[in-house]
Amino acid sequence: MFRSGKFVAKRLRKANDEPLSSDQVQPNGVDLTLGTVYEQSSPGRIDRDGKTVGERLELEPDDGAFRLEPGNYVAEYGEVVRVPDSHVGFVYPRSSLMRNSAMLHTAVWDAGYEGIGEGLLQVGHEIEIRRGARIGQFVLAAADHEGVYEGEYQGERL
Ligand SMILES: O=c1ccn([C@H]2C[C@H](O)[C@@H](COP(=O)(O)OP(=O)(O)OP(=O)(O)O)O2)c(=O)[nH]1
Repeated sequence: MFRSGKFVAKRLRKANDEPLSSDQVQPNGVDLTLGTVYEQSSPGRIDRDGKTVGERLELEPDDGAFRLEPGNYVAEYGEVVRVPDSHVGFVYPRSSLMRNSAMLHTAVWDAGYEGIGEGLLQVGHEIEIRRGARIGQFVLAAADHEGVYEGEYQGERL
């Protein structure tokens, strides 16, 4: 069962400590905003027993907005997410992003994770996205699990 936006809102806070804005809280989840955009600049590596994330360049917004050419980017969210026990999280793109030929991809947000996470932002047509603009929606579903997330991304950017 997916939780309500009101439930999710209690597990999220802005990275800059401002309160969540009321337009972020949706019926079924909470909209995540764009914090920072990175472009990967060196290869990553996925081994059988480990992984390395490639180097990346942080893009500078122009007058507060990122003007992105078609390509793949890493979006850092503007919120701290905490996934409570007995839940799992996912992110869906804001439909207006998708309608503008861009897509936000998610992996699984594990129970116990807390941090400022990131997503893959795929841009199919030039787009302008303002820092702080809502780009996707975080949802929480009730889930069984054994153990909680204790990997290297735990507490990232906190
Ligand atoms: O789109 C996503 C999905 C997940 N996460 C966060 C929450 C999640 O709990 C954590 C780790 O995700 P995952 O377990 O998929 O990463 P991994 O590559 O398997 O890392 P580890 O080896 O630490 O488990 O990253 C994100 O920031 N973005």
